[in-house]
Amino acid sequence: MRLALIAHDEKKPDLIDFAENRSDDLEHFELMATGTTGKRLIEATGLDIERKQSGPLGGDMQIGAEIASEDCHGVVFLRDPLTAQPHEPDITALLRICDVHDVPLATNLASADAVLDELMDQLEGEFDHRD
Ligand SMILES: O=C(CO)COP(=O)(O)O
Repeated sequence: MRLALIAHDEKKPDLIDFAENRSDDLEHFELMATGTTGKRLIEATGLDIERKQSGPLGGDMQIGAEIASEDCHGVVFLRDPLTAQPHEPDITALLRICDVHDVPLATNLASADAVLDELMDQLEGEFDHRD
């Protein structure tokens, strides 16, 4: 199961805290991230994360393409609601494609825990099913 992790600059510390707290769970996923988020997460946690382009250079669109191909099964995207982003259209497109494909999307820390819990349940269900 593949999970995308993304955060705007003001929210990167929160995402790093989340990834540190939940690293035992996150290890069970194939992780991808936008460029700078991925770099910061790898440095902080040592998790294995596929890095896309930085968000403003197309990283959100690359993750959107994974979702459109049904190759990404959950997204944690800690957006900064107080700062305008130059690539706002890409951000809107990413949120939209999550809705098109019914992919679980968390945009704040409280829902990030809820989405990860749900995906862990699904993973465990798949594992039990194989037994
Ligand atoms: O801008 C982003 C998401 O819209 C995140 O990009 P970075 O991870 O490269 O900072």
